[in-house]
Amino acid sequence: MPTEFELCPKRMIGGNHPCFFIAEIGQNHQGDVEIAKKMIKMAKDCGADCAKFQKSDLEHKFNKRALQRPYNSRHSWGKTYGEHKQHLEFSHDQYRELQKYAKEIGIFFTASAMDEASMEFLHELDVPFIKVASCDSNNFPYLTKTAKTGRPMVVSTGMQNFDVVRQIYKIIKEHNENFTILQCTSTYPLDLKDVHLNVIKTYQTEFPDIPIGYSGHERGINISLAAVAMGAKVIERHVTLDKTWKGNDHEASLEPSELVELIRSTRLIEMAMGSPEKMMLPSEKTCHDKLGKSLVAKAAIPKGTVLSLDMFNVKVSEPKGISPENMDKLVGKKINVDVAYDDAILDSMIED
Ligand SMILES: CC(=O)N[C@H](C=O)[C@@H](O)[C@H](O)[C@H](O)COP(=O)(O)O
Ligand SMILES: C=C(OP(=O)(O)O)C(=O)O
Repeated sequence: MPTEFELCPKRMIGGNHPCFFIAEIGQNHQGDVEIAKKMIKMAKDCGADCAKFQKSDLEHKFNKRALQRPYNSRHSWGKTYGEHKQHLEFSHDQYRELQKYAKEIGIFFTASAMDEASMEFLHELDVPFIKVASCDSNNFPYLTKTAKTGRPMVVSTGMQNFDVVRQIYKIIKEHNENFTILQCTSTYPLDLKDVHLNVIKTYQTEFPDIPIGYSGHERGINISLAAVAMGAKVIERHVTLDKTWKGNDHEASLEPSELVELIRSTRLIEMAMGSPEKMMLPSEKTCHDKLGKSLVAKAAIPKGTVLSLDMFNVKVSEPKGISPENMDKLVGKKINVDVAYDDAILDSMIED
């Protein structure tokens, strides 16, 4: 059962592989292909693994009345929600153009498939993996079809409860081994009290055979770094060229300097995570030589004495003697030399 898999060609995730960064461009391109390209380049320059968009087929994602509802928001690009979303939607040709550009500059390219038609388009486009946005993770027929394509999947779980997440896992697992589930809260921007990083632990315990990740909508990078320290293997964050731009997501997005710092600090954390095994390390020898404690004689111990606990002090000694954790093992053993008060007790002084 894999806890790691190949999410993109030659890029494994999970296990001890570096955390995978999805730069969620989403709709922060303002509906402009040139801005979208600048953002792909920015994601690449900042060290992200993948530039991601959101692909919708509006007639498939929304019903008529949802498209016709007025969208009176300072973030709106049209009078109705449909007009607004249409402004932010790239055509199939534009997707091909962006995919080509991402390939030229060397960054993985994909999108969230916001409905079945978009999923089929992305499958045809041969994206490395399909992102399932939170709003589709309880759309089980869509989930089954997506899983059956055999493409790796990254599945967000905002707006869901744990019972649904268990079903998500089961449904995908039946058809596809290569998926990761992300903890996510769908609030923009996300308040710290609603982050619930501990859900990452719940997922790790409940789904030990898949990598777990985090998709964040909070401000700044600290929470995502904490997710990394908890073992998140995929981090998705919205990115922007300017947080003050019009649009629902810019405020909770990372500007380039933050994305760079997030990735840089993640690599440091990954290095520092190290091994779960506790041992004294070679690098600790200097400190141990200088300050590690030993057993010393509390009073002079004549040769032939049978040792008992009341005969020992624990001090930094010269030379270094027997380690204090071995004190109990000496009880009942004989000393084979005269030991002066305050002298270190050495292994060679103890009778076999
Ligand atoms: C749940 C979901 O799809 N969330 C997405 C991903 O995080 C968001 O980018 C939304 O598309 C965005 O916030 C919608 O904003 P508006 O409603 O102004 O187009
Ligand atoms: C909504 C999306 O993601 P999330 O649910 O992870 O925020 C998305 O990928 O479009």
